[in-house]
Amino acid sequence: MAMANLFRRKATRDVLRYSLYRGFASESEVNDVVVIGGGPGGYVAAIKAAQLGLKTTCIEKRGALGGTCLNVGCIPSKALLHSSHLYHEAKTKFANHGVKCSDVQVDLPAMMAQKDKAVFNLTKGVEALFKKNKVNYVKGAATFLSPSQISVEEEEEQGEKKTVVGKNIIIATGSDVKGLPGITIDEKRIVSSTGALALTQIPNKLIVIGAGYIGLEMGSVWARLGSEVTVVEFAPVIVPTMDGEIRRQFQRSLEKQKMKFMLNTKVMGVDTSSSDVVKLTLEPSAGGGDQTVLEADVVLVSAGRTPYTAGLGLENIGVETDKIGRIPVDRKFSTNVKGVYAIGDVIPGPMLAHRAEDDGIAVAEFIAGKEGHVDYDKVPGVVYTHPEVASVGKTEEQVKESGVAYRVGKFPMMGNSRAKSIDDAEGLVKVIAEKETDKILGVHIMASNAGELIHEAALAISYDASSEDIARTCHAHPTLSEALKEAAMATYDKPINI
Ligand SMILES: Cc1cc2nc3c(=O)[nH]c(=O)nc-3n(C[C@H](O)[C@H](O)[C@H](O)COP(=O)(O)OP(=O)(O)OC[C@H]3O[C@@H](n4cnc5c(N)ncnc54)[C@H](O)[C@@H]3O)c2cc1C
Ligand SMILES: NC(=O)c1ccc[n+]([C@@H]2O[C@H](COP(=O)([O-])OP(=O)(O)OC[C@H]3O[C@@H](n4cnc5c(N)ncnc54)[C@H](O)[C@@H]3O)[C@@H](O)[C@H]2O)c1
Repeated sequence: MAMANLFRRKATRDVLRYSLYRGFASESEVNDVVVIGGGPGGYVAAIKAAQLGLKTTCIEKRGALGGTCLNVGCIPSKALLHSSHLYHEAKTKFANHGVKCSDVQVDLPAMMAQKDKAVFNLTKGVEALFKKNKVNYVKGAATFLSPSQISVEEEEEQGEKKTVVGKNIIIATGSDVKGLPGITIDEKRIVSSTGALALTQIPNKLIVIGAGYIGLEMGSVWARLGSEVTVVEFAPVIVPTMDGEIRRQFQRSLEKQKMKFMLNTKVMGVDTSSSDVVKLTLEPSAGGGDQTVLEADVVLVSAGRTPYTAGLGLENIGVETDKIGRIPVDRKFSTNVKGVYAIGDVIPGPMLAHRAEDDGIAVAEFIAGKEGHVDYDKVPGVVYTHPEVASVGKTEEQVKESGVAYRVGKFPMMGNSRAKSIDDAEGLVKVIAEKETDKILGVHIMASNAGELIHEAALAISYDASSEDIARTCHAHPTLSEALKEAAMATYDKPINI
């Protein structure tokens, strides 16, 4: 610790001497905060820091703000999920509502153009927010020279380097696709999520490796558009972090949508020698069993993401990383090097955009000398399939494991009048509360719009509410939200409508 402080004091002295006397930066050019990475973590941290009166620069190398989420993640995937859902509904459900349409077709270029328009407008919107909040935006790749000096290879200046100086630096460089040994992603036939968001043809057969968030969302998109989708998962279950009861119903729902699952299965090799098909050799995860060969037009590798720090020069300043490349931080998001902070996907915790955003606000508040707060146990998670699956707090398995006595209340969407009236009543709400105090420990929802419904539960959990608190809150009728109220009633007492 003493060494780190010495290093920091010396580094700050060096920077000021270096920058002031070597012409890198005058005193007025020294930033209070420099953020590396313009994703949901970085851009939110930059705006919040500027709002708190700190002179702030954000450096981003991809040529557009918004990071993975806006450019190749949350936003384009939700655009395609919505468009493919509309197509699927038109083909399978409209007639039930008395809406007749024949010859419904997919215009894939138009679908992709709508997605691209959404991405473009939102990334430009972040640029406008930077201007409004007076955040200085530097386009280029950042490398640490010292804990307060960053060299930037500027995109527009053809290899020119400039030095950005800051009293506090926030690393918000996010994550990248985790590859699998022996599988080369070419983003055409063997794709990551980025390639799966930009296919130019609907594959006849798609194999998805990994039944996590990306695999199920992107698998759903292409299954709805007509691909035969097989999901290969190493674990014995899909989305291993999900509540078991919800997960089983979710898998059945996806199977009804014609997605096939091969669980407990590992990929042994890939053969791309044929120009027609990719051949995947599979084997039981435990090893030793019969091998199977599956053929597909496209293989999606979605077996997780890995923290991204390549080219940052962490070794130049001694920032530590853990075994899997994440940057450990303390409560205030400080790394082991004083004045250097890290947030979002590059540090431990759920790899989610809203959590990165909350990190961004909290770290700016800490730097400004205020209190920040993020509770990773209360971060909601949503799989944006149809129905959606959303959760906050603990699963029943986790509560059981903790040894706390608990009660469970459930309510099926079939009992919800709004869901029935719109003919979209698949799923359920499940509330788990501590037996002694009735404090809510976890809420899990599988339903149309679950991703919106979950926030009432997130608020309840944040304020340590009881199931009775939710049940006695007046809910408008007819709404899907009433299903949460009924599940809460079922937790401490009895529901009415089932
Ligand atoms: C297909 C897909 C769908 C997703 N859907 C959702 C969803 O629906 N909801 C959700 O919550 N999460 C979703 N995620 C996860 C979400 O995208 C991430 O959790 C989130 O983007 C993390 O934010 P971040 O700011 O930490 O990093 P990122 O968004 O990864 O941003 C980091 C930025 O830093 C830049 N950078 C890296 N190194 C440097 C450097 N040396 N110099 C300058 N710039 C640098 C990168 O170019 C990048 O733009 C999805 C992810 C994927 C891949
Ligand atoms: N809706 C959302 O919030 C959303 C959407 C997409 C992505 N994301 C985020 O992006 C991150 C990455 O998503 P993801 O789906 O790639 O990862 P994930 O961690 O959600 O799922 C990866 C899955 O792949 C399986 N797996 C790992 N190695 C395997 C192998 N060799 N063979 C077969 N299966 C294997 C794992 O058991 C796991 O089920 C996630 O952490 C998630 O938080 C979130």
